[in-house]
Amino acid sequence: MTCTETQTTPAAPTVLGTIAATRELVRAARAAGRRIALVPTMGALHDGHLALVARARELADLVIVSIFVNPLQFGPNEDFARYPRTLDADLAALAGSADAVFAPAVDEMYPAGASQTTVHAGQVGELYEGASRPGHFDGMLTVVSKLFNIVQPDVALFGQKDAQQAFLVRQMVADLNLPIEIEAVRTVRELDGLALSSRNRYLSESERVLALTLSASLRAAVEASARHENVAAAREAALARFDQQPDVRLDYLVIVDPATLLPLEDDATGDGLILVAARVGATRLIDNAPLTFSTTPAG
Ligand SMILES: Nc1ncnc2c1ncn2[C@@H]1O[C@H](COP(=O)(O)OP(=O)(O)OP(=O)(O)O)[C@@H](O)[C@H]1O
Ligand SMILES: CC(C)(CO)[C@@H](O)C(=O)[O-]
Ligand code: BAL
Repeated sequence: MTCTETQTTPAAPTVLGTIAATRELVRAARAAGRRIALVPTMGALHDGHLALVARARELADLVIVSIFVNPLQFGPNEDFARYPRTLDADLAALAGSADAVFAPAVDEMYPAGASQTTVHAGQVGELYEGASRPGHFDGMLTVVSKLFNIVQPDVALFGQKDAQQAFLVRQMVADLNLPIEIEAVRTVRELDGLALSSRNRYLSESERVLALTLSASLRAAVEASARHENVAAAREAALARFDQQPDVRLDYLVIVDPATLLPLEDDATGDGLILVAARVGATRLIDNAPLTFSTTPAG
């Protein structure tokens, strides 16, 4: 008897281009009592996205990844047209981890053109990313609501890299009583600290080095807070990294209360979150890190 080694190729996810086909898959899964997870993305997948998918696998029986570059969340001078669209590579990356990919065309999601009915992100939606990208969070929450209604997942996963987005999705789910658990997954980074982001592929080699200013500034603030320095000192430590790199154009740098996303007072104690956005060449990047402020040295 001969022994043949069988090589198993990971199963490619089912590709769904229409809302009807997605609803059909979801209906069958529900009928079989399966728990459904949704991972919303804009594609150009990297290991950060795959960490969300891996976590989804732990939480659900059916993992659906959506890939849709949502025009509603891009401003007129932003990168909607040039945003990377890499569906074949994305499907290969998801083989063996996602069960299905919902990748609709724009007119499948918005058959009548821009949606007349939209979700408004409220006060926090006007700050930071919302101040720099007016309308961005209304567009993001509108498409996320549509995806939630199409897939009706038990759980949806978002990256902590987009901390304000994750906050606003949780706020929407609470405000509108949506029966969906939201799970935030910590930021996946390169070894040198750069947060993985689809937009990193816009960076030249020298810009990639400059982009490290964002994570370095976060580290400086975290280290200051670990030395029991206050919010103002941690912010100064982070800002100093940008002073040393005039080629990196700071958009905002703020230390907020993670429970409200509003700026922390200079003498606040407890948990904080430092949020930063900056431009390197033509590329706009964001990052954030948790930190804790205490008045007494740890024993
Ligand atoms: N480095 C990362 N670690 C963990 N999650 C991430 C990371 N980068 C993105 N995500 C999450 O993946 C989801 C889809 O994000 P998206 O497709 O916009 O990718 P992105 O890398 O954030 O792209 P962009 O460069 O446009 O910001 C979001 O919930 C986002 O927070
Ligand atoms: C959540 C999302 C897929 C909505 O378009 C997008 O904002 C993103 O990729 O973070
Ligand atoms: N990653 C958040 C989606 C956006 O930048 O439009």
